[in-house]
Amino acid sequence: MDAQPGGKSVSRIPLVLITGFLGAGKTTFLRALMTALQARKTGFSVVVNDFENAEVDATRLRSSDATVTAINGSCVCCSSLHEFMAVLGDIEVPRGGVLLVEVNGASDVMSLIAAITARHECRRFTSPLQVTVADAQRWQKRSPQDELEREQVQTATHSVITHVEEVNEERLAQVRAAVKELSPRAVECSAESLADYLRLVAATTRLGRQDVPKKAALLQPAMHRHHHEGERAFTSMRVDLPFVVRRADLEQTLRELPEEVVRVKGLCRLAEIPTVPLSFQHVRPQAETWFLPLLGTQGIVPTGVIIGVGLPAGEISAQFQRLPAADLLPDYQP
Ligand SMILES: Nc1nc2c(ncn2[C@@H]2O[C@H](COP(=O)(O)OP(=O)(O)OP(=O)(O)O)[C@@H](O)[C@H]2O)c(=O)[nH]1
Repeated sequence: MDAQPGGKSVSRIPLVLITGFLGAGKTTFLRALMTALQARKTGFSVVVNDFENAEVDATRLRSSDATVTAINGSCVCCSSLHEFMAVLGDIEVPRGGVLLVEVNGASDVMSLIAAITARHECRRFTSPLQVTVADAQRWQKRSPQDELEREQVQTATHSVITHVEEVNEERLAQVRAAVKELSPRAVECSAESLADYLRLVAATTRLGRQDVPKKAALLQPAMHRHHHEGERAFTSMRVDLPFVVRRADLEQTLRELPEEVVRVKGLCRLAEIPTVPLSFQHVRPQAETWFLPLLGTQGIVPTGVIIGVGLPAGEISAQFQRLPAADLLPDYQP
């Protein structure tokens, strides 16, 4: 629940992204999750984006009572982003319910999370929870797309391993260990345990409570630093930046962010070249920051979108509040 100007407050709708490589078992898991939520009387709506198959998937899923919306365009992280945002802006979700989104298996999940976190249309949702579905048999045998498959796991709050009956115990242990290494805070879950967690998150969000209750903590990603206990599992947060900053100050703030941060994307103006708005990306573990000029763009709102799991939101906000604003050159007119 967030305070609004004038003292009003709004509750946010939990948003779940179901991700994983092509054919990993996302739709199968989504169907099991829908059944498990129905059994718990937790309402939901569904969005599917699966190349040309979206309508096929949607038709299969519509046998339930839920609203199922198909996005047919190629990919919600790029060419269909606009349509996806419009759907997120309009879709009706039952009161006290959740929104489930099956993301196309070729998506750049981090870009999608960054877009959801930054966009106005998504303010009525929580920062996403991300379930990653990994096929134990085919995991990392997808060259040249192994890197994309690994990246889809990095920001996961929950993981599901499929096709377990097709592999031996040694292979299964290897895949589990690889997923854990890429996303140490993700909790391996079943449709049933995730539905239990979502029911609690939806209930607390509806009641406007800030913290997930103790029972849900058992299903939360493990937080290995004491003061992070109780931080939610969500994958991202947004911060405002000063209108102009010095490059060295911004880079230092980014480097000093906590280890839960996987990537930061944003828009800024640097004191060194204040006339050219820039987009920036900070990538871990290299801790490198790249800046790209946004030519032909003037009116940016300097913002950072922080991506990671179990982000200590208070600590991160405080770090950005300490980032000094730089003076504009006296003759500069924004
Ligand atoms: N043996 C086995 N088959 C599975 C499992 N999960 C899914 N499948 C099958 O794998 C095929 C693909 O599953 P889907 O759930 O459609 O996978 P998807 O990730 O949604 O696929 P795309 O939408 O094409 O990316 C289907 O035939 C499923 O029945 C599993 O755990 N074990």
